[in-house]
Amino acid sequence: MTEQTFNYFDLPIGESPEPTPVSEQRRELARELLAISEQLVRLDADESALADYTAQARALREQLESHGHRSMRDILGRLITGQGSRQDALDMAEFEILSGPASPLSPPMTLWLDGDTVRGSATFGRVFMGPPGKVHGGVLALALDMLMAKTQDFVTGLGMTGTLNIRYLAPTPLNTEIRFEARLNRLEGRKLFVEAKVFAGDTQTVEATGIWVSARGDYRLRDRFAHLAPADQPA
Ligand SMILES: CCCCCCCCCC(=O)SCCNC(=O)CCNC(=O)[C@H](O)C(C)(C)COP(=O)(O)OP(=O)(O)OC[C@H]1O[C@@H](n2cnc3c(N)ncnc32)[C@H](O)[C@@H]1OP(=O)(O)O
Repeated sequence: MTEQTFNYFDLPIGESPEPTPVSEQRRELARELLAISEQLVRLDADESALADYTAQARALREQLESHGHRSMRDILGRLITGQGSRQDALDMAEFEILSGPASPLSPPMTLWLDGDTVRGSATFGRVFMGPPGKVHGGVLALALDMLMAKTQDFVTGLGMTGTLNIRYLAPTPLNTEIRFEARLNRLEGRKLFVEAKVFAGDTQTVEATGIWVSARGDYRLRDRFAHLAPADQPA
């Protein structure tokens, strides 16, 4: 059977392909590291116990350093020509901050398309705290950036966040499932106008609008999302 190949410009934003055995293990390692970070917050251990943990952590880091890293330049080179392997595609997606399941900096937040809406879900632990018991506003801004960028799955073209406006309506609780949704408002040349909401239970805690700017060329709706064009704006 021939191996599936992956093209950078067709990779869904914030979603990973089916994990390889290596990726499964990377994810487990990341979950352990995040769990360790959660334990460290206000850990009530004495100085000698902490010194022991530090030595163990240093030994683990030194072991990890002996492996090196897969080259981003080579991975991108293969993906941009449509010759990326599944591991290459995984390497691009699974270390994203907040959404990448192999990143210890991720709850992880899951992102998916639901018809014309981008949806997200995450439960933030104490390492993501801002006000006591609540999620840090900057973390929510990052989560919204990841979520809203995924509206680029509706279009051809890929760009960076140009503008992000956020209004915090109510505190967002830790250790609670938080739901996110984003919709594409309109396209205007190289600009994509996006809006988003954050919910804790039935309470909307954040609203946001943003503009993404395509790196090259105008954004165009992909054929299967042509219905997203307003009546007065051709796809
Ligand atoms: C391509 C790689 C994709 C990678 C995806 C991963 C991204 C992960 C999420 C991020 O962390 S993104 C990082 C945070 N964002 C940045 O660092 C962006 C920094 N800003 C820039 O690099 C440039 O300012 C930018 C590319 C956004 C625009 O520069 P350009 O020189 O290409 O645009 P230009 O000035 O020609 O303007 C093109 C249009 O966009 C508009 N525009 C420019 N900057 C804007 C802005 N910041 N916000 C809103 N609109 C903006 C501008 O008015 C104009 O509109 P009109 O065509 O109607 O005249």
